[in-house]
Amino acid sequence: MLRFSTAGESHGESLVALVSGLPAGVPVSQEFVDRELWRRQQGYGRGGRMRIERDTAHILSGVRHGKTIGSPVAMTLANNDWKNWNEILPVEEGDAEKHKAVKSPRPGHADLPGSLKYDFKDARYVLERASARESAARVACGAMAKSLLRELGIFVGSHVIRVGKQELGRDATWAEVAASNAKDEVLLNCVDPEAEARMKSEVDAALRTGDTVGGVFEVVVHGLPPGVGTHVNWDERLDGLLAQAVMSLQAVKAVELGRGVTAAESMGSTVHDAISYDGSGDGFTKFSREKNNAGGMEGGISNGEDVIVRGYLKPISTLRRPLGSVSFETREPVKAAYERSDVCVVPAGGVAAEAMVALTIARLVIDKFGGDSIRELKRNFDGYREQIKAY
Ligand SMILES: Cc1cc2nc3c(=O)[nH]c(=O)nc-3n(C[C@H](O)[C@H](O)[C@H](O)COP(=O)(O)O)c2cc1C
Ligand SMILES: C=C(O[C@@H]1CC(C(=O)O)=C[C@@H](OP(=O)(O)O)[C@H]1O)C(=O)O
Repeated sequence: MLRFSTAGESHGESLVALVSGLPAGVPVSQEFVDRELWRRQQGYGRGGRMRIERDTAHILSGVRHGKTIGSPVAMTLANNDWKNWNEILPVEEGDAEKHKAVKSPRPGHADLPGSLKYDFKDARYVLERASARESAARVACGAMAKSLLRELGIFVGSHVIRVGKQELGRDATWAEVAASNAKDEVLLNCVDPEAEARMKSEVDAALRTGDTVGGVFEVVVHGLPPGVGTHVNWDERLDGLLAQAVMSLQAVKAVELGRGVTAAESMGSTVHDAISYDGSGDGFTKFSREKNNAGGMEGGISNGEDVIVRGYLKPISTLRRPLGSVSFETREPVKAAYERSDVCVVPAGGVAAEAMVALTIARLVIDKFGGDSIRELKRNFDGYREQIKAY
């Protein structure tokens, strides 16, 4: 079974990423892992921290001569900003300023509920782990999952379809998404330059006014055969697992699969993807669909169309013009804490969600096809593909 976990605080020494359950023989390239990490750092509207960090994964185990060996892959990702922090003394014994204590909780962040829950008088102890810095470690894990999926011809990408009130307003093809993800300069990772310019103006407005802005990213899985995930148990459904995986990302507040949201206001005849059987095409089976409103899954099972997962990000909660809060010390009204912050993270959120989707799909693929080596897994995978092609 594919499992992964992360450890580390935002301004601690390092993030730690651990992936176990990968078969042996999966080619792993340092360049690819670091490229994924770089992609997560991009996007117009990111804050000063991204000028300090240059994320790279130090692979400690599980890979030899560029291939997995079946044992857990452990990685560390250093935080460059760590050296600027003094984490040694508890704040009560040190200087609150020097320790960057946070005593006026930010509405929308984990500060207040986390401080109440863990009995801290300084929200710093909470926000260090709540921070989306952690998503860098998920991306390192996701790069391992993507390396496996690539061997089977399955690819995962993302693009931005909304920033604030500005939207792409049309479907993108897989080729457009892949081309956008291959770019060496990222503005907002939108496939259409005109829509991207409109989105940029939303970020500019937030920058000007000391505000923040959210949006929607879309993750696309291309090349997944029908039959991954199952209807037979609630916790093995592909749709449920994808929703949990993407919802678990910091600031994601809604997840949509295919046309899930607008389907609720439409008639069935316009929503469902009519089936035909033409025997042609280069699909997985001889069945085909004209459209993909289902987002590549029905009954919690992949159906061979591209899997489409959208994540809705709320605006960042740390505001340069902060909202009202209450001081932990005096209980008087104060402005919420502000030091620095991202203003828009929709492209980065999309890259982190790619990792979560890739890990989810890789787990189900390994469950279905098994195998301790990539050769064994591929053989099982190819045999199944032949079977469904001949159906
Ligand atoms: C890539 C990324 C970067 C983020 N950067 C910030 C940030 O700079 N400031 C901030 O307040 N929140 C930021 N967030 C969001 C917070 O981490 C998140 O709102 C917080 O942990 C509370 O969790 P919740 O929004 O899921 O409830 C970021 C989220 C993502 C995905
Ligand atoms: C460090 C990252 O994002 C951070 C996520 C984050 C938060 O509250 O989520 C707050 C900010 O941290 P800092 O206060 O150090 O600038 C972001 O920069 C990253 O994405 O790698």
